[in-house]
Amino acid sequence: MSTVIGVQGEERHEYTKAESRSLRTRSLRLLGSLLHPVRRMLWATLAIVVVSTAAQVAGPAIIAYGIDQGLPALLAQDWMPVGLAGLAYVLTGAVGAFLIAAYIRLAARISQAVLIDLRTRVFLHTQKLSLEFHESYTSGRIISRQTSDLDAIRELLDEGINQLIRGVLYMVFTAIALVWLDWLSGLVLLAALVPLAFLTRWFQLRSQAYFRRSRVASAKLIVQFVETMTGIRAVQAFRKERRNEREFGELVEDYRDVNAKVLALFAIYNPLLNLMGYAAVATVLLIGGFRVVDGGIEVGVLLAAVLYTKRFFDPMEELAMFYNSYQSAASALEKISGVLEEEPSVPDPADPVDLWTASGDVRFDGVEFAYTPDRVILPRFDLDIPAGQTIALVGSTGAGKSTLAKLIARFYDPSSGTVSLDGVDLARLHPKDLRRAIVMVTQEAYLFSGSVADNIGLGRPDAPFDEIVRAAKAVGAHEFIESLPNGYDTDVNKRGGRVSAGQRQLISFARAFLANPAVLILDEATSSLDIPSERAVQEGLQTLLKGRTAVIIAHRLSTVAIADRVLVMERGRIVEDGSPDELIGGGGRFAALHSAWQDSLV
Ligand SMILES: Nc1ncnc2c1ncn2[C@@H]1O[C@H](COP(=O)(O)OP(=O)(O)OP(=O)(O)O)[C@@H](O)[C@H]1O
Repeated sequence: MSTVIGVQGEERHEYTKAESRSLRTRSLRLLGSLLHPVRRMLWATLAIVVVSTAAQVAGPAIIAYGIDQGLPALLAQDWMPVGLAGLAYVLTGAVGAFLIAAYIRLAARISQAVLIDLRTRVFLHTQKLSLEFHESYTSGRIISRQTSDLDAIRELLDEGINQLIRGVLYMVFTAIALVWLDWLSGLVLLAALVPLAFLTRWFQLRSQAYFRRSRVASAKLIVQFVETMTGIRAVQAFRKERRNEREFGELVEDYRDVNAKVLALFAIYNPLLNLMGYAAVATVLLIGGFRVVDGGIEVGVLLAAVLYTKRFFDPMEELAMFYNSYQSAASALEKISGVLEEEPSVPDPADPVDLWTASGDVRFDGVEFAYTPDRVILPRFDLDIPAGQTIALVGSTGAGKSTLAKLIARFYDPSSGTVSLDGVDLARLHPKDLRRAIVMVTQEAYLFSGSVADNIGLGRPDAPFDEIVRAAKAVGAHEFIESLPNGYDTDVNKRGGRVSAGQRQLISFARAFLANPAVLILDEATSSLDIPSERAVQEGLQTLLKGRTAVIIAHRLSTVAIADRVLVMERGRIVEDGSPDELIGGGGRFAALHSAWQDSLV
């Protein structure tokens, strides 16, 4: 394949030429679209840099004039040339200072505008991407995109570009000024360029590999950190700290090791660079000194030539560094543009069908489903769930219950066939109507940081406070909410640190009750609640289910009792379908499960 699409191949180190080209084009397209809105400021910045650098470079030439023309005139009582030189020198300094101030402000505005634009695009886009993307692209990676990658781009914008443009212009202007002032000294400088170019190229080639390794190592550190912290409960429960410490230690060691190598390279490059600078200055001084004695050039010109030669080497070190910040930013841009290129696998319909009030009739027609083409999870099947029916989905782990539920919520589209609500294919239903009509309550009952009322209010953002309370009362959550320190205003920490698992479920029931969907899908928590909590949750559940179609992934057989119909799934197929009583009496799998459950109660 000659192109890399989206985030695939992101972890690879090598690309074919055609792939590299396609990645570069993609990055440049993104960069172009980011810079387009700020193009006027960019041109203004460039003009400022050209003028300010020219003003800076004029300094030594003015000094040469002051010495060579001004001093003899001064001896003849003529103050004019020295005065002019002094004034011109101060003026160039003032112009330079003023322009640099303008430059810093403009450059900061450009970099801020570009970064905010990019950050927003990445956030909005990843939020829009379907569940399929998020189930395979870990949160550590997405955080890397938003943090270290954006940082690399910020560094390039804030410092790299500045170094490049100013450094290159400075060197070019200095070389021109020197050749113009005294071509022989200019020749010495040009001769010094040859070893300089070799040295810098050597440094770049050696450091490039190290910098790449350093970036990989720091990305791994972030991923490890994020995964540990998001899974901190499991980490502590399974005493994984030691192993994490060891793994983290190895990553840190790797990172330290590669950075030490980079520093070692700098320890060679910088001194050699300095040495070359000194040698060039000494040569210019030596040759120039003889020529001053011979009367070939004047002292002021020699002084200017020495200053120019010395200054010529100043930006070199930064220029060598630019290459690396450029490399980091380029690879960051490649990855970010990959994420931005990903399309939602469950696209919004081009011409959506409106469905104002759904009755809740769900149908699967010839549906087949596979996450990956090589493994069918749900073989072709039909299923009709009439409006208002409560279905309990049971079956062993991995049987495909959640997958079936995700198809109803249209987190995924079927590989073939259609899932429809009131006869409208979900893929054609207006996304707003779909989200209003079908709500899925997941096992973890996620609570966002904010108050309890905010969390319930998510079900219907325009709901007044008394409706929120009504919803909480309906599902039996009101009492415990009232007993919280600030009642409905209590801040629930992320993942509901302050409320128990059962209470969290009740809050999510209240949220769903407020949303009042025609179809409710509920992934029942597997965690065993204590009996009073379980009873409270069961009661809340019954109120919640009234008057709507419900599909419950039932882990507790007590839940099955309140269902109108039970579907038993086995390896992606519905193997039993009937009312709880029918199935218990039928002697099939469900009957076996049920009698095992009853035995466990005795
Ligand atoms: N995102 C995914 N990508 C690929 N395969 C998946 C994905 N999610 C689930 N599967 C596979 O699909 C099959 C059905 O999984 P599913 O989660 O639907 O089972 P389940 O019956 O809900 O199980 P459980 O009761 O354990 O939650 C499993 O074999 C699982 O490995």
